[in-house]
Amino acid sequence: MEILAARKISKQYNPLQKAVDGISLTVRKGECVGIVGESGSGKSTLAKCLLGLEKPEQGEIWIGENRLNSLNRKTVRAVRKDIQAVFQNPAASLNPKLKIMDSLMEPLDIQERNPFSLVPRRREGRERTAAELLNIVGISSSYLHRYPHELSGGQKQRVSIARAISIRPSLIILDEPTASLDVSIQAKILNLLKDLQESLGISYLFISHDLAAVNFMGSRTLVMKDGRIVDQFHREDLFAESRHPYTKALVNVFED
Ligand SMILES: Nc1ncnc2c1ncn2[C@@H]1O[C@H](COP(=O)(O)OP(=O)(O)OP(=O)(O)O)[C@@H](O)[C@H]1O
Repeated sequence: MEILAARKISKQYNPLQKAVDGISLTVRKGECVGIVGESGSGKSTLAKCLLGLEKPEQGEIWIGENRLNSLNRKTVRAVRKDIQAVFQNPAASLNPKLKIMDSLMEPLDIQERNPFSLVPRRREGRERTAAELLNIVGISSSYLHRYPHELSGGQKQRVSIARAISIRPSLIILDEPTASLDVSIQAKILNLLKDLQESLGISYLFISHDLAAVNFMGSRTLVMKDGRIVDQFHREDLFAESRHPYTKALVNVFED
């Protein structure tokens, strides 16, 4: 089953060059699709189009059975809840004035205001839910009442991940989720993401300039260059002779 499908989407900021140029992709249930490309290849613009943060001039986006262009705004908002995002800079995604518990619970709190939600309304229920979410990502519940500045970069990214999984989305778009972290922390976060994917059955679209990270995470990798997908392959075919010259160049960087 396809969780997300993009059909020939294009986004242009500059009259001379499309940032995203006719990209099509699909992410199926439980799958991790990787996107790799150098800086400026259009990865973040693609992510923003898929998340509804930018409006592509052309193309269609499907979430499950729903073609977004054909729905009204309220329905699009409801359908989009099934896709969450984790970005590069966790400090920017956590409100510095909110305690960790409140940042963490924001998506669930919004859902709770929905009269059809099953989320517990009692305060103890809320605190317990937040503590469980923190524990899932390997952080002690003693951090619940602290503020973002009291956490390390890796811990903040763990909180962002916990927030993304809190409402049990079908798909998380991860845009350079480890790029702002120390190298020693990057592998831990990738392992956490991989474990969560296996235990929760979530699909990922994992975007990075780092081919090693993308090949570790993704069972299928798309290679982006100048707004287009120039190559795609399954993990085991990374070193195949038939790879596009651009992919081979990325492999050489990664082997140096
Ligand atoms: N808001 C914007 N306004 C104008 N041009 C933009 C905007 N966002 C991106 N671009 C341009 O679109 C192209 C693709 O940028 P994008 O950020 O999507 O690439 P990227 O692969 O994510 O690179 P990076 O990893 O450096 O963010 C670049 O030429 C960039 O300058």
